[in-house]
Amino acid sequence: MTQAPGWVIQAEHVGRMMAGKAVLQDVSFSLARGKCLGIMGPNGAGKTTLLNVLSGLWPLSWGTLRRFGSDVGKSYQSDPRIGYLGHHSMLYPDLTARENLLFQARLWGLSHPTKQVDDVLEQVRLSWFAHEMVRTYSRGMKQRLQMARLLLIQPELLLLDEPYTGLDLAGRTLFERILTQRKRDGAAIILISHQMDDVLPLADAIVILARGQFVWWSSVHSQSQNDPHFFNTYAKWVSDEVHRYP
Ligand SMILES: Nc1ncnc2c1ncn2[C@@H]1O[C@H](COP(=O)(O)OP(=O)(O)OP(=O)(O)O)[C@@H](O)[C@H]1O
Repeated sequence: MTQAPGWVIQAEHVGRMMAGKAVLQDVSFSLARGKCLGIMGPNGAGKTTLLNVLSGLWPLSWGTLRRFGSDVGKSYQSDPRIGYLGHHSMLYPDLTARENLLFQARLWGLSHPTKQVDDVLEQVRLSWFAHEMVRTYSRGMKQRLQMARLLLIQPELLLLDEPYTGLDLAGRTLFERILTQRKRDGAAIILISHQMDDVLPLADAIVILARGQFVWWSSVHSQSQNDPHFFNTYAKWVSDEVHRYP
């Protein structure tokens, strides 16, 4: 499936205050369809905050943010074209995996909920556990179920906060394959991770976010897994953050 070219995200000088602190200071970037931006950075840098703002979960405090070409302004705005896989699962623990997805599918008004749910459960290799309560699920199984939930709506923008957390090797390979296919289908992806190995296979560009702004930016073409310059820059920012605290 080919998509018309276009920007999915255009952020200009975006900032966000949290409890009186400028957690995001000045973030500017654009992301086109079919492209992936990898974001790395030390703990507390503002990565999750940025995804919360981009998703519409939290309003921005200043700057301009356009999603799919429209200015989102400074109010809360969710968008069904956005899929967010974050630290908090949006799953109901006392429903089975299948019930969770069927509930979502009906809420979103999908045309063939039963078939679509069974298909995505198969895609993430959870069919065998489909009728078990989510509260009995392991961390990796919940992560797979979250991915299944995203696949149900085939979002045009995927916001992924450490998506490989808790996955076994097979799960990780599976996620990478699914995300590569979503990219080919024209979805834009923002992927946060602390591991270079997570980011490199998918990303077209990598940034380091530190103290609420991008302090390093590079296209992946000029990177390699062994690029000492990138590693040194990343290690420097992480260690600088560690040394800020006694
Ligand atoms: N609800 C909140 N209220 C007040 N401060 C917050 C809130 N959420 C986040 N912060 C602060 O914002 C800063 C950035 O947090 P954020 O979770 O975005 O960092 P991060 O880069 O994702 O970190 P990590 O790598 O540890 O996941 C931190 O200093 C954090 O204390």
